[in-house]
Amino acid sequence: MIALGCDHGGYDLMQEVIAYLDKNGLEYKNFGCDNAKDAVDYPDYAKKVAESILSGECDKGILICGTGIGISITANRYKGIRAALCTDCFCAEATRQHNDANILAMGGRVVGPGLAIKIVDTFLNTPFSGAERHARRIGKIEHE
Ligand SMILES: O=C(CO)[C@H](O)[C@H](O)COP(=O)(O)O
Repeated sequence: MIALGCDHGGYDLMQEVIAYLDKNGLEYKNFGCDNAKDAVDYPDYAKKVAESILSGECDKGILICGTGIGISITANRYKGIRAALCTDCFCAEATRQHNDANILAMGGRVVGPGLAIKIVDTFLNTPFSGAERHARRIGKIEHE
């Protein structure tokens, strides 16, 4: 189950992501927001998505705000969350392989829909490498 959250700056791009998930039969839980017109606060949506992952309800998350910065900063304040702000497929692949990132963050005012969907596809379909050095480093993130 994939947790989705966005603010008004990420709403339009999130609709593209939802269309991709529907097309590919992927299950998700959408925590909002509900439209691009009403300004909302991105920390509220980062919190909902982070907590859904930490509770085990969802395995991964996708967060989108205008830049992807505020929403990823917020998500990373939750212990056990590794949110990666990605603007390209190389980073989306590397953050899964190396960091075992559990949230993909993007900027709705930064990346276009075509690239964003390739980033999502890469993120969701790339496994953690399992390499000892990467696991050791992730352990240091989580315990220090
Ligand atoms: O990118 C963001 C946070 O990092 C927000 O989407 C952005 O700050 C919203 O700005 P505004 O309220 O002016 O639309």
